[in-house]
Amino acid sequence: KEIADAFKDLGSCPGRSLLWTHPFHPFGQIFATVYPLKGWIGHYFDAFSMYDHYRSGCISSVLASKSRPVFWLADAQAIKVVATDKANFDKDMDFYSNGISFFGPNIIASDTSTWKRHRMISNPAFNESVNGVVWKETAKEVRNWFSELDSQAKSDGEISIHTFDSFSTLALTIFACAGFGSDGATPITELRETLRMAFHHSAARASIPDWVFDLTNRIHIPFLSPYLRKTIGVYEALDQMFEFDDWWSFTPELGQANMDVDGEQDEKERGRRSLTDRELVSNMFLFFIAGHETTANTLSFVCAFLALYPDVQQKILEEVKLVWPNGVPEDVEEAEYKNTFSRLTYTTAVFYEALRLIPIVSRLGRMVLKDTVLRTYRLNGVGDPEPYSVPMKEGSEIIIDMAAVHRNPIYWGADADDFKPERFVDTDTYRWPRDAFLAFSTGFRDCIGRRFAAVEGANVIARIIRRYEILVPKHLKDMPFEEQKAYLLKWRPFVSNSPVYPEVTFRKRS
Ligand code: HEM
Repeated sequence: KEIADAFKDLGSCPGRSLLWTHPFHPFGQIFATVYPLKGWIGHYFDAFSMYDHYRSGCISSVLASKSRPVFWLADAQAIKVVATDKANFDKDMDFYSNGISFFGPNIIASDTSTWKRHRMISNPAFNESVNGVVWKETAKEVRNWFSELDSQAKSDGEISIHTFDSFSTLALTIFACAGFGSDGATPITELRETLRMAFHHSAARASIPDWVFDLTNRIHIPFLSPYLRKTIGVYEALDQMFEFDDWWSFTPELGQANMDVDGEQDEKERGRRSLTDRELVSNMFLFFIAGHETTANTLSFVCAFLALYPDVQQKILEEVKLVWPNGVPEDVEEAEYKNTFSRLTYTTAVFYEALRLIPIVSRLGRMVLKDTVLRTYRLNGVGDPEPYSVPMKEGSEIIIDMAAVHRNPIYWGADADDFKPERFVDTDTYRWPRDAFLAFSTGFRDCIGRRFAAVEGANVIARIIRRYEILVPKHLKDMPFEEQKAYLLKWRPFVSNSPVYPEVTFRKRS
């Protein structure tokens, strides 16, 4: 009966499918490649096709386990309303349980009232002077990476690159230096591996109740006990690693902003809001994950696209040569950021275009707090959007379907599936549709590190292209283009989407 009622609450919104697993539940994410099936609402790789099928910017389902109406949105204007109207919509916090908030509430895993305090504390650190530091540290770390690559180059000058491994180490080191004042000599590899394991164990941590962990600790259950002990061990190891004083000097602003506000006591003494010790540790965990994994995955996809599209590499090279006519400068000062980043328009567009086609976070959830009505559109016979209203009951869920908005031809044109970085370059007669680019989310809970990521990303791409050509890996060379593309762009859905085969070849330019 409850499920039937939930179907009634979908009103006239088309779709009306039954969902057996919540798309953000760890089980939903583990089985995401196989369920929902292709052609069903919620299939991870469908992008815009189900909205096209139902000719609507909003489609609907009912979540069986909670008898909950679920509305999926590929309508950028409706999403803007959902992401900015605090009175009617808030984050679906179930999604952020345990795994990501294991150490306590943090800036991402907190409801709006707690979040405000976290955001207020961290916001000032994401300023233009820190972007200068990001620029400088990126240049330094890329230079060190290139020296390593030179020693690996074969006689033909070609080097096989595991893009995710390379970029995750790079992005983590840059983040540790620019965000937390690491001198770069700290054992980043150990931290990276522990973070990666914590990430992989986060599904187990989030979906298995604490009493099962306790039980398997006391009674040995083959396979399960060792696995769950490892899960706990990984998180404990991280906790120890975040004994900050031993690791970081905390001069830069993000570390400073968070450290300064440590402790409940301080709140009264200083007369301003503060973080508790657990919140502080939890933010460290979150910043480290959010600050490197996303960028590393994006750069991996960028390399895959560039290997497939040498003409795009050529255009980047032309832009980079204008910016650095005498070659990439070896020693970079923070000031270079201001003179250079804004001139890497096309290079930055490549970073965004990769994120448009393969958003690293492709869906986000919002709960409806009060009965409300959302305006969206239907496509009529000739394909023009016609406004209509979808009533939504309190307790319904909205899925902000970034992957679908990014392929919606209303915003991106009939060639929305094609890789064309130019669409992110404004001209006298064209302004790219800001509201329809949601890779960094939107509204008041958008990504705080958006510019940090773009500054780092464009800098890395520009430097790579100035020095190397990016080629498809040797074993793909003789394949037809479509097969190379399917291989290199194959991705795996999880909390952040990652490439299945993160590999390309670099060849040093003569
Ligand atoms: C290409 C790189 C990146 C992508 C695609 C990305 C994407 C996102 C998305 C989609 C959200 C919203 C998540 C949600 O509501 O659950 C988000 C939030 C966040 N991101 Fe990023 N991000 C990137 C880089 C970064 C970097 C470099 C940092 C830190 C330096 C960062 C820190 C954060 C934080 C702290 C939040 C939570 C903000 C809040 O709720 O107030 N991100 N990011």
